[in-house]
Amino acid sequence: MLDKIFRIATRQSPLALWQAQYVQQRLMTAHPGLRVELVPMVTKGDVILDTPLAKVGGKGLFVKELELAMLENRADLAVHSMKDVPVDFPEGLGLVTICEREDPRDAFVSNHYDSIDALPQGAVVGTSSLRRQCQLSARRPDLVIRSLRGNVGTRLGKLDAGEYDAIILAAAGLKRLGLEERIRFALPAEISLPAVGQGAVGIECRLDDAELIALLQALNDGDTAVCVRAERAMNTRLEGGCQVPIGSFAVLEGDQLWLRGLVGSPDGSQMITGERRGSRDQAEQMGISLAEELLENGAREILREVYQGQPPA
Ligand SMILES: NCc1[nH]cc(CCC(=O)O)c1CC(=O)O
Repeated sequence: MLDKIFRIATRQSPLALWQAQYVQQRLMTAHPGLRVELVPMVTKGDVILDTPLAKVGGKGLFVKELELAMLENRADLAVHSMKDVPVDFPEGLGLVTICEREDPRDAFVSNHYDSIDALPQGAVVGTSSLRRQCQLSARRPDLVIRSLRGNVGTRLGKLDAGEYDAIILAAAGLKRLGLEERIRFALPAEISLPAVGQGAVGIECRLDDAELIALLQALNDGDTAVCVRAERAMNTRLEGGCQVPIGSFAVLEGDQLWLRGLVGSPDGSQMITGERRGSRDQAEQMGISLAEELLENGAREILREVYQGQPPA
């Protein structure tokens, strides 16, 4: 085992590299003597930067190349932001480990204003997330939402260049990159319900690689895994793989799981919300039943409009 090298396929953005190095370090700490190296790669999502993600094929763009590398045995594992991982996996691959969650909240970042409410009338806010746009506009219909793509550093650079009065980013990404001081206000879930899996890092590998799967168990965080399972079950029941304004966020209170869900229209004029509380071994069922309640309460029509004729079953 010790002469074998485990290869982590990774994107080359600073955040992706941070996450891959984090898993590399944790694996080597948990298993002294283990050899783990990074295999940096370029994905379509890194190349196409000028078009809103929803228009070019969604989140899967960031993971396809990494998955191909594992299937072709050019790499053994991939580290993902759980937020970017589509609901299903290619034959032979699967998610085997979920690490402890970082701050799951959205962060308000601005050089001039302390909060959403402090923004002047008609202020320009940068985000390309329909979920963030929906919740911002619901609270402040006067705000002008402008597209914002690129990695975390690029986005902060555009804010600093004066293109926006404020931008919204995941708190987790900023904290991991040592940029926590840029967070002016961490938005509570009541103001901006996070995306499914936000703040959590997951590890994908070949399902027949029993040796690696066993080694990875040391990195698994059971509580985070339960929360993300509930969130993803809700998303799976709602989604068809496209990008839509969906929030899904679970926390554990002792052994009680609390899951909140949101489906909204991109302009914030409609927002369907719901919640479930239950035991942690009901995570999946809670996600599915919350999704069905949201669909019945109007989410079906909203999603139908966004998908343009491809409603969930
Ligand atoms: N969509 C890109 C993406 N994927 C994961 C994170 C942040 C880290 C995380 O949520 O784990 C980000 C940046 C952002 O949304 O600001």
